[in-house]
Amino acid sequence: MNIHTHNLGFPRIGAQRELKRALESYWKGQSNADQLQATAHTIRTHNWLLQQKTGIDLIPVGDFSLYDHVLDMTALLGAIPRRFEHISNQNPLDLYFAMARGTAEQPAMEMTKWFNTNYHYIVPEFEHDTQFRLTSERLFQEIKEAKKLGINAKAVLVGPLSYLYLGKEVTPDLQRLDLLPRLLPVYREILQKIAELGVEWVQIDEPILALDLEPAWQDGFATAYQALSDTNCKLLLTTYFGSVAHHAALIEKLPVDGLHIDLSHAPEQLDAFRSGSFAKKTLSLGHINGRNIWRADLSQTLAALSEISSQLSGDLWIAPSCSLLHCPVDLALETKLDPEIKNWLAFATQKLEEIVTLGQGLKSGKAAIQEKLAISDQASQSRKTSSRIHNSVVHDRIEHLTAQDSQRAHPFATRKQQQQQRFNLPLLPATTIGSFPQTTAIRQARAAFKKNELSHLDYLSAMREEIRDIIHKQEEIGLDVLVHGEPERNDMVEYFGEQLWGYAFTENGWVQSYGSRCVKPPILYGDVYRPEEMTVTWASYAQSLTKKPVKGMLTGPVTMLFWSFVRDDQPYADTALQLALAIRDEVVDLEKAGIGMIQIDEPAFREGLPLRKQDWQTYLNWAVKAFRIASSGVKDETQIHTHMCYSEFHDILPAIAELDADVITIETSRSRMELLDAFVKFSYPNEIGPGVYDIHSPRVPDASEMLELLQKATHHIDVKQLWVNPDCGLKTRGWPETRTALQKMVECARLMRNTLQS
Ligand SMILES: CN1c2c(nc(N)[nH]c2=O)NC[C@@H]1CNc1ccc(C(=O)N[C@@H](CCC(=O)N[C@@H](CCC(=O)N[C@@H](CCC(=O)O)C(=O)O)C(=O)O)C(=O)O)cc1
Ligand SMILES: N[C@@H](CCS)C(=O)O
Ligand SMILES: [Zn+2]
Repeated sequence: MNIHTHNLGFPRIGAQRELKRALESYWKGQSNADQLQATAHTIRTHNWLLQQKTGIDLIPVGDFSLYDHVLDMTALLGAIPRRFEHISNQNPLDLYFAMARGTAEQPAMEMTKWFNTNYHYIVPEFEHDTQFRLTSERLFQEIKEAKKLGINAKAVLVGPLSYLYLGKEVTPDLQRLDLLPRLLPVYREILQKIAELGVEWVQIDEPILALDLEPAWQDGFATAYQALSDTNCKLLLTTYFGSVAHHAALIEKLPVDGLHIDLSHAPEQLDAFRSGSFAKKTLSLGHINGRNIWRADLSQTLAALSEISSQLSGDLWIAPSCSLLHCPVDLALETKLDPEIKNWLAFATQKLEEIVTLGQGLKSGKAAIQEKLAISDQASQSRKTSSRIHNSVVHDRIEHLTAQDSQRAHPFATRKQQQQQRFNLPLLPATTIGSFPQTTAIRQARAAFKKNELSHLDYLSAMREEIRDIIHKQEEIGLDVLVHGEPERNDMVEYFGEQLWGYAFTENGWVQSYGSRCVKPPILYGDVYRPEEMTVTWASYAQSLTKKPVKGMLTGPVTMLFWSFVRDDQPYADTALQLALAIRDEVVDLEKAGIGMIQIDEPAFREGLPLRKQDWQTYLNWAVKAFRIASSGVKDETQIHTHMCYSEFHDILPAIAELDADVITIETSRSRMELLDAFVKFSYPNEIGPGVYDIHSPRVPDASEMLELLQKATHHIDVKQLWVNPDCGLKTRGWPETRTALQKMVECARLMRNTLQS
């Protein structure tokens, strides 16, 4: 038996977010394509050489992307939507970014969540006459680049079934699976070209195998992999994010050379494969968690690997559970982290080292890695016993929670009356979701404050000035319910993480969210406790500037959990309860300070759903409970809002209703209010603000477009239940387009109001 180490993908933003800066400079016209490609080349080279130097045997090539790896597949397969074809004869980079970001004439292709991660991919668009043909040399060039550097390359591709599944039909009566016969010849061509370049292995990612799949999609696997079985490449069928054991019978029969499974998220699935066909071929085991930042317990993992290795007659590969794309690049860049906590962590660079160490241990025995095992044992022990992790006050509170703590005093109908009396809002009240443009001036002020170049007082004054200005602008625009605009927040999750006990935060722990946009998830390592108010001063200041209601703005417990790097030493449900209590205290303090409307954002509520339906209800039970605990500590007359975007929640509406928020604002404009059908079918009782314009693009929609959406909404939902708002926050937008769009939105709300009242 051979033992090899390999990696499934490395972060591509660069250790200092070099790609982000290069992209944004290119988009602004401040640099040219050669300069952008030079930065990309430098990052790729650095990543490959780092992996080689660390001792990884097989190194991924094709995992790099200028924007998104699914969009790269679209470009490679020539699946350019017809609406972009008119620019297909231009510079390929311009076409690529037009699809990703839209143009003045064409909205961008849709972007959605990559499974249950906080990464977003560009959704392929399929038409009846979509033709596939090899149209990009990018992958082959990168293979040549890597080979030139002496890299032992393994090519990476999104597999044909996952590619089709993750796309959407844009013409009626098309079943995208029917495109498979047209797609496979191009995959064959790609594999043949890869083989001609002297690459032996191709990592073919089929993450959809972790989902429940209809029989037709299951059959598609057999067809596809049969067609790809004689291309001179060895195929490593690669799965991640969950168990694929429920498809074991199907997978076992596929004519591929190896299988990768995620043993970090689903260790139990090993039993389904330990004595099957891959035990005689190649089995790649992903014990090292590619989505979290905790250091592995190497002794435990080595023991698990040794146990399975004795049963295999084929090759054993050691890998991260999934691509390291979801991890920050290098822990060594963190200079301010508390040393005790830092010692519990491993970022992508350190995870490579763990993989190599495990490989050495398995090949040469424990003694060969004794020192590293001792360090890892010590770190595991320290994390298990540290006094920083446990807080008895938090535990006591959780123990004393009662059913009443997750219940508002009266049902919605009663609350609605009291709230109507208190706020006396017009029909179709117009509001926004919370953030206003995070201008360069705001970000620079914060960066200067963090570097001690701006005093705390000056920073606070600058942010107060921003809030004053934002309130003034909203009054001018004529919105009915205002927000403070969130200028003081670096991010809706990190900002709260920085203020809660049990959280640590990094200087440079960036992870790609989409395109050039990154997030820096805070690290939730211990019991969560709120030592003091977090937003009350800002909210009160904003409210003091206007007679209109200003919504207090918080991030909900479920989103705090999923967008943080969460502790893995207790169930998520327990951590969610702790977060819920911290947020509840903030909600109560906001109410005490006279804030009458409080929004608790839960955009990650849907993304937290387990991949398989059989596990949904357990999740929904604790997630709903956490939200209700966070929101139920207030009087009837206090209006609780929530907001969700990036969400397809047709199938979880009962749970959304159970949240019992007085108002929910949702993203609906890109789906042209389709989502409202579900609210109608379910007879959703509370108030709803369906987004009337997409905030992901600088394009300002015509008033007629918004009006049409609004009319559609009034046809679906009782007008007394409806609010008017954009799809999501406006932090990524500029002021000119924000002002114009909101003016039009308010105009539409007024027009509709007048029509309805006349
Ligand atoms: C709603 N979304 C969010 C998700 N996850 C989150 N954790 N937060 C979210 O808001 N997931 C789903 C979506 C994803 N959408 C977005 C949208 C926008 C961004 C984004 O704009 N990211 C920023 C970084 C934000 C941030 O943390 N800013 C900090 C530091 C800023 C910085 O880099 N400063 C510079 C210096 C200042 C300058 O010159 O501009 C520096 O340090 O070098 C801050 O404001 O203080 C991004 O730029 O990528 C992400 C997800
Ligand atoms: N209040 C946040 C929600 C984003 S999902 C914002 O407006 O940016
Ligand atoms: Zn949102």
